[in-house]
Amino acid sequence: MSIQFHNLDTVKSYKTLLKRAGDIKVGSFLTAEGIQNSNIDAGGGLSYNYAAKAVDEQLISQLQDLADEQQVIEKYKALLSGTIINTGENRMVLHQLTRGELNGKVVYDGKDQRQFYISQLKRIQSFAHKVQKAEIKGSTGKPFDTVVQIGIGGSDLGPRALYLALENMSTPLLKAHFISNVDPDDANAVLKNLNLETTLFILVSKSGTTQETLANRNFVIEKSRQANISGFNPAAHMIAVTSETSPLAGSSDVLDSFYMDDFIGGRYSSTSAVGGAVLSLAFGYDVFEQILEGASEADALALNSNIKKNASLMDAMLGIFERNVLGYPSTAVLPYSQALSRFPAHLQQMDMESNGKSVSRDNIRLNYSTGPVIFGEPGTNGQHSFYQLLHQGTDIIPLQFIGFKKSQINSDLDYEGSTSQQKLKANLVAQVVAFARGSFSSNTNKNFEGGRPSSLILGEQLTAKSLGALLAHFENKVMFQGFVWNLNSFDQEGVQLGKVLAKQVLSGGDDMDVILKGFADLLEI
Ligand SMILES: O=P(O)(O)OC[C@H]1O[C@](O)(CO)[C@@H](O)[C@@H]1O
Repeated sequence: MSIQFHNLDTVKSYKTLLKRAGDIKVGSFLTAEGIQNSNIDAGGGLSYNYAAKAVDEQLISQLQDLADEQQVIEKYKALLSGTIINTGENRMVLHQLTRGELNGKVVYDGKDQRQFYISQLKRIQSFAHKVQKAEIKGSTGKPFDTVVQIGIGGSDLGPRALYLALENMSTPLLKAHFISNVDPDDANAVLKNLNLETTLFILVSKSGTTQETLANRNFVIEKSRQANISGFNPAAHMIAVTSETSPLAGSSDVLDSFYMDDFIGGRYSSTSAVGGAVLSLAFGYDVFEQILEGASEADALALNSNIKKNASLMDAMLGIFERNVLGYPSTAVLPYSQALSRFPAHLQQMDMESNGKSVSRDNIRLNYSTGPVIFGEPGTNGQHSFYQLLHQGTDIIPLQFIGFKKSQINSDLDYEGSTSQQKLKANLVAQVVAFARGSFSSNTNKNFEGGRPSSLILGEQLTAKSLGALLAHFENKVMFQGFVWNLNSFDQEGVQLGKVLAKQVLSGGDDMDVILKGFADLLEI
């Protein structure tokens, strides 16, 4: 079946959906049976539960109609087979190919893309093994015990979030740190605690041109020169991860280079060499492989055209209803797992840099809302921070809870009749119900209206495999929403203007306009 691209407001099933505004309340599925029947397998041992959403059977059927009319599964299959989906950059979109081959081979310019990605990951596996076995050592003969990733955006957020998610689960073979901000305090704070002789730096930049990353690379090299360590050679303490078309490709200033390519967007690159290098060096390649396995399971489940059996599609379509019919401008991701402390930050880039667009894939200005604002913090901490607004604020903000039955570290304490993990889970359950059902009080200041929708992604334990499935769940949700909104979710023109103006400020040339100059003078640049 050929795929057709239509703006959301031209689609018949959307117009039907709009009529449901205001007549659905949270609660239709809030019964013991309804909760059990609202679970969808999300892969990697995870399930997605939508019982506490504003949803009923009729709405599910209408969301199914919209997904079908926007051909979201056909478009997913086309993406998997190498169709040019990234129209803004005239590129294929192949991040799922780094973890599985779900719709045939993709051959580009005579190269089997899947085999290319596998070959790079196998090179990383071999390199990481040699580092961990001290067959590859630092320039002064000492084995490496630390890795430091230098990168920003997708070259930092996803890999960092995944590293922190597993740091307590699998004792790192090498301790990882991350330098991302051009703020010199970021690099200095990391460097001040390092033994440079036992540290391997991973320079990660898909484009090879990102100002912050190149500045931090030079910062690290200069600092190591100033350390004046006898026999120290910075080039023996750095590897590069970049695209084959980048200026960094084949650099002789690094020990080795590992590649991804232009068909993997930075915010979707955690399962490529961008995440593979640091995670394999830190935990061993077998742990990274488990991440790939979980992501691949989620990708396969996302092929199901039945919304009731496709967790990322159900999540996506409910999000469309909340954004475009109920008019909610933002959504919060609330992981009840401290290990996922930076996962919401990764999702901010992945979702907002993908669907924070106001023109269609054909560059036509849109007349409807698109990507929501994403924020979030781990629970229970968020409960002592912004939950007041979530419960009693004037805006309703749909919530995406994430929870696990077991903690990662097998050590707990029974205090006042419950363990800490039981307290964590009890708070999670309490919040879902409090938001959904509220609590009436004649004192309006103490009244909880309820009717605040939430979903729950639940797993047995946060492992490498469940983490991979979680990552892919949200990637596929964003992809489906982009198809429904008829966006190009895979370029990011909106970040270019800031880069141009920053360069003007730094050049200080006569072309700097008076406003730039005015602020530049204020900061004494
Ligand atoms: O990996 P690179 O090319 O250094 O880019 C870093 C980040 O900058 C952006 O291009 C713009 O923010 C992101 O999409 C990307 O993840």
